[in-house]
Amino acid sequence: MQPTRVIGLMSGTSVDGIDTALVEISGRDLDLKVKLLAGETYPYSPQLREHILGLGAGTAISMADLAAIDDAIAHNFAQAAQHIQFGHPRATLIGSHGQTVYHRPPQGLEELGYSCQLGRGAMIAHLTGITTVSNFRIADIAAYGHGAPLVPKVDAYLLSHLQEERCIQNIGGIGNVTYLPARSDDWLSQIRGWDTGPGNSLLDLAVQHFTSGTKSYDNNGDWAASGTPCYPLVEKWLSHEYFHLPPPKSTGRELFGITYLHDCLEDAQPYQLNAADFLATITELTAVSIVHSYDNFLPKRPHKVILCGGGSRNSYLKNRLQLLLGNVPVSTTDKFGLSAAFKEAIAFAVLAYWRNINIPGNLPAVTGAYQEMLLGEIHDNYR
Ligand SMILES: Nc1ncnc2c1ncn2[C@@H]1O[C@H](COP(=O)(O)OP(=O)(O)OP(=O)(O)O)[C@@H](O)[C@H]1O
Ligand SMILES: CC(=O)N[C@H]1[C@@H]2OC[C@@H](O2)[C@@H](O)[C@@H]1O[C@H](C)C(=O)O
Repeated sequence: MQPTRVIGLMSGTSVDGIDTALVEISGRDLDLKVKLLAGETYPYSPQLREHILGLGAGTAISMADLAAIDDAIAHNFAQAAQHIQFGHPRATLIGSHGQTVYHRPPQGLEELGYSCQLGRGAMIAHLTGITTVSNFRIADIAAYGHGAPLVPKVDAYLLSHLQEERCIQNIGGIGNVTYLPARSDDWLSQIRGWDTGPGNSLLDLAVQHFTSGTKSYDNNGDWAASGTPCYPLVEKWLSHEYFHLPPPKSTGRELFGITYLHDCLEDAQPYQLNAADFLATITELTAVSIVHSYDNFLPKRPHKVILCGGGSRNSYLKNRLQLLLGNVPVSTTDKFGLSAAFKEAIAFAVLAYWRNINIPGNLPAVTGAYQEMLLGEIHDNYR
C-alpha cells in the first residue's frame, strides 16, 4: 500500500513558531513507519506572538478580536502547510494541533477539563484545500481525561524497545514524559506519561526579564552555565504541590508562567543572585523536577532517557540531567531516527492519520480518560 503524505502542524506553549513536518506514514501500530520529508519552523510575526501571549496571560479582549486572532493563527498555519510542500508531491491530510492559549486540567469527576487551541481546522482546510484534523484534545477531555499528553501512543510505536525501558522526555515550554516499558505481552497498559512541570517556560521568561525583551531564550544554556544554582531555592520551589501530585497530570503556562516567575524572583531576593545564577537555578528546577518525577512515579529508573523538543538543544540543561541521572544515558530522539525538533509536529501528523482510519489516539492510563477515543475533528475541503 502507498504511504499517506501528511502534514503535522504544532505550536506549543513556547509560542516560538509553527513546527511543521511533512511526512509519509504507513502501517497502523508496531508496523507504523514515518518518513520525514521536510521539517521547518515558521515564526509568528512579533505582533501576533504578543497577542497570543497576552491571551494566555489573561488580557481581556472582545469576541471580534478573538475571532481575528483565531483566523490569523489559522492563516499562518495554512501558510506553513503550503510552504512545506514546495518541491514535494502534495499532501492529502493535515493534522493541526493549533496554538494552545489555555489549559485547565479536570478536577476529579466533578468538572471536565478545558483546553483551548486556536487556529480553527475548518479555516486551514478551506485555505489549503486539504482535509484537516484539529481539536485533538477535546474527545479525551470529554471522557474525563486531561487531554494531554497525547504524544505517548505515538512514542510507543516509534520509540519502544523489546528489552529496554525508556523515558522519552519532551522539553518544550512545559516538559512531558512518556515512560515506555520493554515490549512484553501487556506493555501498552503499562505505558505512563505526564507533564513534568516547567521545561523552558520560566527560563525563557527570565531571559526576557534580564534582557528587557531583547533575547527570548538562553542559547545552548550558555548564560545559565556561567552561573551557579542556588540549591535552597531549588528545594523550596520543588515543594510546589504540582511536583508531588501523582499522574495523570497536566499543566501549562497558567501555573508555570509569568506569575510563577515573579514569585521565583521574589524568593531569590535574599540570596542576591546575579542573572546567571538565577538562570542556573531555574534550569536546575527543570532538571531536578524531571528526575524527581521519575523517582517518585515510576517503578524504577529507565535504561535510557531520550530527549526531544527545543530544550534538548540546551547543552547545559542536558548536562545537568545527565549528572542527576548518573549511569542512565541521556541522548536525543535524533539518535533513534526521529527528529527531536519536529517530533511533536510528526506526532500530530500520525494522530491525524490514525483518526482518518479510525484508530484511537489517546492512552487512558496516561490521560486518565475512561476509555480510548478517536482524537480530532475532521474538516473536509469543500472547495
Ligand atoms: N539552541 C537552543 N538552546 C537553548 N534552548 C533552545 C534552543 N532552541 C530552542 N530552545 C528552547 O526551546 C523552546 C522551544 O521548544 P519547543 O518548540 O519544543 O516548545 P513548544 O513546542 O512551544 O512547547 P510545548 O512542548 O510545551 O508545547 C524555546 O523557547 C527555547 O527555550
Ligand atoms: C495543552 C497543551 O497544549 N499541552 C501541551 C504542552 O506542551 C508540552 C505539554 O504541555 C504536553 O502535555 C502538551 O503537548 C504535547 C504535545 C502532548 O499532548 O503530548
